[in-house]
Formats: sequence, structure tokens, C-alpha cells
Amino acid sequence: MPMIDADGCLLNVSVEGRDGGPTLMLSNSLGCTLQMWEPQMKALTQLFRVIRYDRRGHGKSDVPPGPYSMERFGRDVLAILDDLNIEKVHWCGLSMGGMVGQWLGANAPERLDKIILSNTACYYADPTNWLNRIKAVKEGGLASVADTVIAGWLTADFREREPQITANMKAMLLATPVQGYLACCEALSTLDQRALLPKIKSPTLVIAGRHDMATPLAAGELIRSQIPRASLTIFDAAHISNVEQPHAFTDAVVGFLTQR
Ligand SMILES: O=C(O)CC1=CCC(=O)O1
Repeated sequence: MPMIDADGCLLNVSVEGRDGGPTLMLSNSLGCTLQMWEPQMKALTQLFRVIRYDRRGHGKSDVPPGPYSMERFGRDVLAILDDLNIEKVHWCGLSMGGMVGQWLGANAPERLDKIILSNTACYYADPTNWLNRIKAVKEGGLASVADTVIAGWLTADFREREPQITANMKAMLLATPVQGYLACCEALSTLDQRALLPKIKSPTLVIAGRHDMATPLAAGELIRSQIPRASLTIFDAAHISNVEQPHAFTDAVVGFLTQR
């Protein structure tokens, strides 16, 4: 896996799949590494060259001091594409990955082909939840918020049915560097990309989870309504819908990216 330099921050990047095929870039949720996409990889690598990466502050990437911002995360993606000599990619980002996709779609439209914005928001009306989470993590580490976060990621039904997957997701969250996690929460506490959405001209699919409390269905509907010609698909899932509904998620991604 190459480590790619983005303004002095080394980012852990993985490139797999079909050589010479269209390229699809996957972008993670807060507290997740590129491993979050494992349920999709077998199918996606048969059709696409798939780029995954650990966002700065996460996984095997560097953890430079904050503040971070969606612009910073977007420029990290452009550094990866430049380094790999890739002009244009399809984008699939979940949660923060979807927020980075919004930034790129509006600010670097020449680098994105089709865009999938999954379980995401363009702003938070009230930053209190993020400020509370920052305080809790500063005081008690990620362990102090992990069960609440996991309850937002996966429905109770799924957690009961799939204890091993749930435990793996929790371990991934708990392994996140605290400084990187906090710097991302700070970026989320001031997020407001509402003005960017009408500037996105790429074909866009918005995915939302019927049981997603972190970025509710209404947040997905707002994004859909503001991006010209965007469509919305809803899954019976909480926040991390690609893990909770892996087959439906993969089918939606493949269907959207391969339709003419
Ligand atoms: O991890 C969470 O609590 C939910 C979330 C919001 C933005 C993001 O990337 O994840």
C-alpha cells in the first residue's frame, strides 16, 4: 500500500481491482479506516480500479495537529489523485466521506465523474452534539463514547444478529487516534456546505438510512433537493449502511455507476 504525501501528511492509500477499468474512490466515515469497505470490495474490484485511503488522523495515516476542514480533506484527495496520476474518479463517500465528496463536487468538478453521497449531511443546525462529544472524548477517551457511537452506526436488530461484525466495528473505532478523531469532530462542529450543493453538476446518488439518527433521512432529502437531478435511495439501516445492508448497498453503487 503506498503512503502518499499530502502537504506533509502521509496518507495510507490502497489501490486494487481492475487495471484499466474506471476508477472508483471510496471515502470513510468518522472513526473508520479503509477496512469499512470490506463488504463491497469483492464485487467492486471486479468492475473498477478501487482506491481506498485512511483520512488524516485515522488508521495508518499520519495524525497532524488540527484544525482539519472539509477543504483540507478534499485537498488530501486531490494530492492522492495527482500522485497516482489519475485524472477523474467516481466517488462513493459515507458520512464524512460524503461531506468530502460534496466539497470536491463543487470545488474540483473536473476530477469527479459520478458521485455517491451516503448517510451524510451538508450542515448541522446545532453543534452541541459535536461539542459534547469532543468534551467526552477529551475527558474519557474514545471508550467513553464508543457504545453510543456504535448504537448510531448499526441498528439494535443488526447488533444482536451480527455480534462479531459489531465487535469489529467497535474495535476499529477504539483504535482511532484520539487527536485525529477530535480534529475531525471539530471540523464537523462547524460544517456548513449548503451553499456548495447547487454547484455540483455531476450525476449524483444520495443514499440514506431509514434508521440513521446521526445523519437522518431529512439530511439526505435536503442534499437530494439541492443538487441538480440527484436521486435518493433509502435503506433499512442506521448510519453505516454499507455494513448493515451490504448487498443492497453494493447493488445500488454498481447499478448507479454502470448505468448509461
Ligand atoms: O460517528 C458518528 O457518530 C456519525 C458520524 C457523523 C459524521 C461521520 O462521519 O460519522
